[in-house]
Amino acid sequence: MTSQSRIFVALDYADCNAARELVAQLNPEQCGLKVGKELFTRGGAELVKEFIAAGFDVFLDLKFHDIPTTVAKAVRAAAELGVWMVNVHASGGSRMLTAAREALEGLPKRPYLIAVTVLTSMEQADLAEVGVQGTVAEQVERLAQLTYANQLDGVVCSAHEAEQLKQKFGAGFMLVTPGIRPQGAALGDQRRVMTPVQASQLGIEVLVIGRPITQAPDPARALAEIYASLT
Ligand SMILES: O=C(O)c1cc(=O)[nH]c(=O)n1[C@@H]1O[C@H](COP(=O)(O)O)[C@@H](O)[C@H]1O
Repeated sequence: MTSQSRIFVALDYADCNAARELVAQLNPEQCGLKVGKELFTRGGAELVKEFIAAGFDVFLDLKFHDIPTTVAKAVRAAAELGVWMVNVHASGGSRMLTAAREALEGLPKRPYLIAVTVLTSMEQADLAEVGVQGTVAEQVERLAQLTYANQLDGVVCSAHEAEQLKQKFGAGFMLVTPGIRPQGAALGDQRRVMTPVQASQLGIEVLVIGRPITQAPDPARALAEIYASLT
């Protein structure tokens, strides 16, 4: 199939102006923006609002993981910023997931709510270390099942689990995959990686890409080249 995947650029910058500089070269019709823990801690809600005002869909990636009440209130606060998507950790369990979903009920414009399964930086040995038995694929499916049962919109996983999850949960369950690396790009701390071309062929809705774009000599061009490779 041709690509239906949208790219969200992970703006993992230590400096708000560096992030603004890249965003000024991007087209909201072409990509979304992901604001994570580092940039949010630097620039806060005002920076997020600035990107939204410039026309971008913003994925606020703060991966909430706390008691149900706290997560529900944090998700609601994210929604009131006007973000397009917000995430929580599926391992917070059913009550936390349901509280997060319910916190968005009744809003006129509700963000997508997705849950992180197993971080793309983790492999089998990392799971064993934190007491999780079984394979990465099994743990991803277990947490995706929990997310699905609690009626969230989808999950964050690696592209390696996409086929398995699409088969089990169908097209309506959104998949968001970081750990995307063009051929030859440095992996950094990522472990479960796939190229944008391969990932887009799996019907994944959102590809999250950070360093291969933000650390390129010409980030806007790097993004354009990735999109060109998908067509
Ligand atoms: O939720 C996420 O976005 C996320 C989940 C995950 O399992 N792995 C993961 O890398 N991410 C985020 O996706 C981005 C990936 O960035 P790069 O590795 O630079 O492409 C980072 O901002 C991570 O915080």
